[in-house]
Amino acid sequence: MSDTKPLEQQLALLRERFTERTLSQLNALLERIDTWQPPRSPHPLVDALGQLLHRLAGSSGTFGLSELGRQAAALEQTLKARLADGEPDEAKATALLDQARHDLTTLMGLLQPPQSVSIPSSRPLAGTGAGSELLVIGQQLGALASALRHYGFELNEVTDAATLQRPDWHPHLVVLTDDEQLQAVTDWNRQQAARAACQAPPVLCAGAGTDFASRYQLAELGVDGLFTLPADVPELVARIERLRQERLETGRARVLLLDDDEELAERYRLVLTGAGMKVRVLNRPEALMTVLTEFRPDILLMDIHMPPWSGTTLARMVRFEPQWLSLPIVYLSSEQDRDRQLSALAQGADEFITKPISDERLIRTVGILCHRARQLSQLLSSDGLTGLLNHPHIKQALTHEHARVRRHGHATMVAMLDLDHFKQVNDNHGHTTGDLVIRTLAHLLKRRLRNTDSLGRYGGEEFVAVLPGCEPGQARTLFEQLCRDFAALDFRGPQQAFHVTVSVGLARLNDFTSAEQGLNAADEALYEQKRRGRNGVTDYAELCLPESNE
Ligand SMILES: Nc1nc2c(ncn2[C@@H]2O[C@H](COP(=O)(O)OP(=O)(O)OP(=O)(O)O)[C@@H](O)[C@H]2O)c(=O)[nH]1
Repeated sequence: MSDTKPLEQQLALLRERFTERTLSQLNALLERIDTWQPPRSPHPLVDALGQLLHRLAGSSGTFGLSELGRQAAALEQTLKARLADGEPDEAKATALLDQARHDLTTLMGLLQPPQSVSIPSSRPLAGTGAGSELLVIGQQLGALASALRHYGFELNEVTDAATLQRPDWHPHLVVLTDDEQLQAVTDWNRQQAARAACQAPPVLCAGAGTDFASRYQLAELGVDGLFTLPADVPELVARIERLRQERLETGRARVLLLDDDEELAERYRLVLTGAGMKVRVLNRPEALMTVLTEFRPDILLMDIHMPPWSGTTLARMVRFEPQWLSLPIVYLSSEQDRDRQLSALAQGADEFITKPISDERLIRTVGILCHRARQLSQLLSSDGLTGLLNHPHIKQALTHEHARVRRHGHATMVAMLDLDHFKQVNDNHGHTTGDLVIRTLAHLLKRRLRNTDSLGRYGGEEFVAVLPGCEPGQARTLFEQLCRDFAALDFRGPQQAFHVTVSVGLARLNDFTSAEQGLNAADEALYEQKRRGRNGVTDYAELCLPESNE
């Protein structure tokens, strides 16, 4: 809340700057028209008029001057129509500029101080703050709650929805409940979210009927997902992870905005930043390629008309680089003509946002596009079975991290993990059960590592983790605990229950001149751990100790 005031003030200041600049541009143009005389060419004046009308058509509405924007758009169309049948002769140019003098004076009259426009405040997301992540409500869900605790989830557990009427509610990531309590739980969830001014956390319901009528009824109650009891815990954990990921991503959208209209770009920046997005603004395109590489946006929002540059040519230029082939490029333009929009899109962009756009629509549109872009890039970089980074992408992350370590020198560990006697798991319990073991280790790892760590499936039952800002001792403690917790998990095969263990090799990335060497060292440490009896952690540094120390 305390942020709203400065934001409102900044927006008001921008509106003032916009009004002042527009007023002085209108005055300057009127003065040039007044002093124009044949036989001087009218073209520079007509061009300047077209450009000013275009700018006002696209930006005035955003600053609360909708009527000015509408009239400027209509005048721009009329001007285009009048110029459509060739260059004006002297008589036509005089008439055209006479008309322009009149039109510009009308526009000036519409430059009233705008009424205050309030910016939609971004609603905090449930489950991204401190506190437990899961709320489990229901008498039949005790076993499920303890299984979820094994995966490292923090949870609140209550048996009866009636006990929820306490004031200490805080937004959870997900609410799990059974169908008996459902109505009470969904009502309570919505009320509390409204009171805390945050989005209601999703509700997953257990033990519900699977026929069409019961499913429809549950959807009516606002349920976000179903699962049957006894629950397939790894499956449910994967679902919760997906929900968490979606929520985190909304707040992490990265937007690069290229617009030569400084006030408008600044306004968009404030609006999108206010909604939790990271925004970088460029008013000129010369640094575009450098900023793309440095900032790595999820989308590029770009004005089309930025004399002397054209957004469509810039879009084509960006696509020269294979790494930006899949970057969504979105034009922000006041162009209303659908045919012209489509031919602009054919030059290499993906979407068209027509200016003026309301703050709410801007936030929603950009949010949706970023989300879609992230889903796509995640699909390209992730391993199908576990959702972790796939082989090429975890290697890329490792190389990237090694380069950062070289620059900044922060302690960074690389870990290689391999499931023990995994061939026997497949042989004894089947490949499907084997897959479930692999997914379970992946989920446990995801739970234990930080958001800034990188985690990938390196091969069949092999994983690699890169942990920036982590000392060897911390990594050892983390993975030793992981080995213990994983070994304690009960797996159920078609015939019998069983346990699986995992071995881990560690190496300090700072000690190696290349990422490859660091990974090889972690691999050597892993195989030493296999020789030592598996189920535990070996650090490569131990292998380098002088003989006399052993
Ligand atoms: N279920 C399943 N099994 C896989 C997958 N990828 C690899 N495997 C199996 O993983 C097993 C790996 O076996 P080995 O490399 O001999 O090693 P291990 O049995 O784990 O023995 P140690 O590593 O020495 O403890 C092989 O049987 C592979 O078929 C997969 O995606 N799913």
